[in-house]
Amino acid sequence: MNDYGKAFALMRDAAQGSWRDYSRHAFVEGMKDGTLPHEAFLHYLRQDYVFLIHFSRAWALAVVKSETHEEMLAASRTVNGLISEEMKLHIGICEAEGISQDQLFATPERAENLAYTRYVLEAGYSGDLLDLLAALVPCVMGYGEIGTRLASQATSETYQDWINTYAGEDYQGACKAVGELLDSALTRRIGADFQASPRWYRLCRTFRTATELEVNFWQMGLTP
Ligand SMILES: Cc1ncc(C[n+]2csc(CCO)c2C)c(N)n1
Repeated sequence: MNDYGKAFALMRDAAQGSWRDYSRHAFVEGMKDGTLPHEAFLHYLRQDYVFLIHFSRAWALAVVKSETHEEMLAASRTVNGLISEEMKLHIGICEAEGISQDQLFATPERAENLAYTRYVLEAGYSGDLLDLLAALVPCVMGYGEIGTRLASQATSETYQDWINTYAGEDYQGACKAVGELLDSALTRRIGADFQASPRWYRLCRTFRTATELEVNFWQMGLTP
């Protein structure tokens, strides 16, 4: 199992079945064995491009909600990685498939997509960095776990580029950095024994809701 820090492991275990539904969704299994229809994958990528726009805004809000230079650095690095790397990956794949950048930008946003990113933004608007991170973390770490598992279990090369992106050293390093940010932000605001705080339950609930919104996002991917 990948090591993305203490708090993430606890939150994931508290999310139980929802985490499993997310990380082993039929969409993911279809990328593993190559049976995912190409049309569904392209539909997912277009929606994901819109998702990343709002997700970048949420990480930019993490800069706003930071209390230390270290926190600002970690959050701003993620904003930069998202805009300069991950969104570029989508633009590149879509262009190769004949979908222009203008078309990509104009993709009508599906309700499942909108619900997820606005939920994350709202967690940040109305709370502090911890509330925001609890909503952001399932997305970051989930793809890290899925990428690693598919890199060792895939039986088809069809979705290898996608798998390699998330299984790769760069992305795995980013997951570790976010895990450290989460642990240190919790310790700074609540104390080393953060699990004993009354806030912990609410943070775990936010994490689980975001995980369930990821499940809905995969499901949307299966229904172009
Ligand atoms: C629905 C959906 N969930 C998660 C990711 C993965 N992801 C989103 S932002 C980011 C970079 C670090 O925050 C990564 C890896 C995605 N692309 N789409």
